[in-house]
Formats: sequence, C-alpha cells, structure tokens
Amino acid sequence: MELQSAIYNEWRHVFKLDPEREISDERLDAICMSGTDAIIVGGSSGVTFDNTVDLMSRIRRYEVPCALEVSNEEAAVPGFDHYFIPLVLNTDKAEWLAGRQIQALRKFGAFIPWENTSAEGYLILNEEAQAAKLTGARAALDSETVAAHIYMADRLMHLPVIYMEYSGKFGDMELVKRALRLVTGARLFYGGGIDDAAKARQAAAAAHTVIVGNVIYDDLEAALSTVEAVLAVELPK
Ligand SMILES: CC(C)=CCC/C(C)=C/CC/C(C)=C/CC/C(C)=C/CC/C(C)=C/CC/C(C)=C/CC/C(C)=C/COP(=O)(O)OP(=O)(O)O
Ligand SMILES: O=P(O)(O)OC[C@@H](O)CO
Ligand SMILES: [Mg+2]
Repeated sequence: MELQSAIYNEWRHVFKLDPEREISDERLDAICMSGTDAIIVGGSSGVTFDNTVDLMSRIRRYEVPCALEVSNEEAAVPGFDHYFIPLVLNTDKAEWLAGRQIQALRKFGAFIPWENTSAEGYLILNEEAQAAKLTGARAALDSETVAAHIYMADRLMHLPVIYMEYSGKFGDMELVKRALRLVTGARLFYGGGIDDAAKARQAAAAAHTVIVGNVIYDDLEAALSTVEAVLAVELPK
C-alpha cells in the first residue's frame, strides 16, 4: 500500500519547523515559498497541541505539503498531509522504540489515517543532540553497527523510512552513503547541521531526502540556499 505511492518518496529537500520556536510571518513566507518539497513539523521537546495547531494553520496558507512528526501523544493534531511516527532504533530504552507509541496507539489507533501514516526508524548519531539525551540513544556507533541497524530496519522490519539523525551537527557522509547502498526498500532521510549550500550538496549526494532545521532560525538566507543546492544534485540510486 505504502512504499512507492507515499508522498515523501518524491521529497529531496525538506524544511523542519519546530512548534516550540518562534518564527515571524515573513520568515515563514520565505520558507513556504522557497521551492522546498515539503515541511515537516516536529521537535524533541516542548511540542504541544496548541503550538502545533498554530504552526500548521499558518503553513496551511501555502500549497507546500506539510507533515507532522509526532513526538508525543498530546501533539497528535488532525489536518496534516502525512504523519511520521518516530521509533528510536539505537536505544536500550524500549519506551522510545515501542512503548510510548503503543500508549498513543491505544488512544488514537481507530482514528489514524493509516494510508498517510508511516513509521520512521530513527538512528540518532549525535550524542549531544537533545533527542539523544532524551531517549538514551547509543549514538557513538561504528560503521558495522550502523550497517547492522540498517539491515534490521530495512530488511527485517521493512520500515518505510530510516532517518539518520545528527541534529545540531553535520554528520559522517561516508556512513550515510554506506547506509544508502544498503537500503533496499526504505527511503533514507538525513538531517543534521546543514547550514550552507555546500553541506546541503554533500548530504544530497548521500541520502534520498535531506532535512534542514535549525539554520532556519539562525540564518534564513543560508537556509534558503540549501533548497537549490539539494535540488541540483541527482537522486542517488
Ligand atoms: C485524527 C488525528 C488525531 C490524527 C493524528 C493521528 C496520529 C497520526 C496519531 C499518532 C499516534 C502516535 C502513534 C503517536 C506516537 C507518539 C509518540 C510518543 C512517539 C514517540 C516519538 C519519539 C521516539 C520521540 C523521541 C524524540 C524524537 C526522536 C523526536 C523526533 C523529532 C526530532 C529528533 C526533532 C529534533 O528535535 P529538536 O528539538 O529540533 O532538536 P535540537 O535541539 O537538537 O535542534
Ligand atoms: O536542525 P538540524 O541540525 O538542521 O537537523 C535537522 C533535523 O534532522 C532535526 O531533526
Ligand atoms: Mg531543532
């Protein structure tokens, strides 16, 4: 049902907006009109029903597709084009793999638009990231262990999306390229530390989908420069 037809399979460049952070109408206009393929709304902390509804309704003035990455059950807001449910693969704390998600499914299971909802297998690879600290992720993984996680997520679990997450730090592109060579069905998302066009190009050569977050709030012009940079690079494999 999902894999080939899911909207995110067309996405090369995505901006991630955090409901916890302020963004002016002018900046939001620039992001939504930038030519990016989509916007993901998500954050690892401080995401509430109210700040998510508020951001969604502002983005909805534009045509750009908009997905919600649901990071807690209070922030499950109807009206998005797509929903991503993160499962952290490299943690020993089962609550972040299939604990909190199960609790949320007990509540929302019957109301979930399943055709527009996908699991995201997260590999959190920056020890300093807020998401790593929150979930107790074992972020310092060698190449063989990353490969083993990719086999598990792609070949055993058949997850539709694998997200190599370096939030706040530019990652090891050789590791990402190796993961790309290993995936057979999953879409490989990369995010973390992209703050200029050169890094965006490197990431676009290493992953199917490139996600740009924090630089939106730090340097809007640099953020906007990543769109053309990514879209100019041919899709790997
Ligand atoms: C009709 C209706 C209500 C529709 C919606 C239905 C729907 C789809 C419901 C979803 C139900 C469900 C199963 C919800 C799951 C909720 C849940 C508890 C998920 C757990 C997610 C998880 C593992 C969170 C841990 C943190 C994490 C991996 C977050 C992902 C996002 C991320 C890493 C953002 C980056 O964070 P940021 O704050 O920007 O970090 P920096 O500080 O480093 O920048
Ligand atoms: O904020 P940055 O470091 O760009 O990372 C983007 C995204 O992967 C965060 O979940
Ligand atoms: Mg962030």
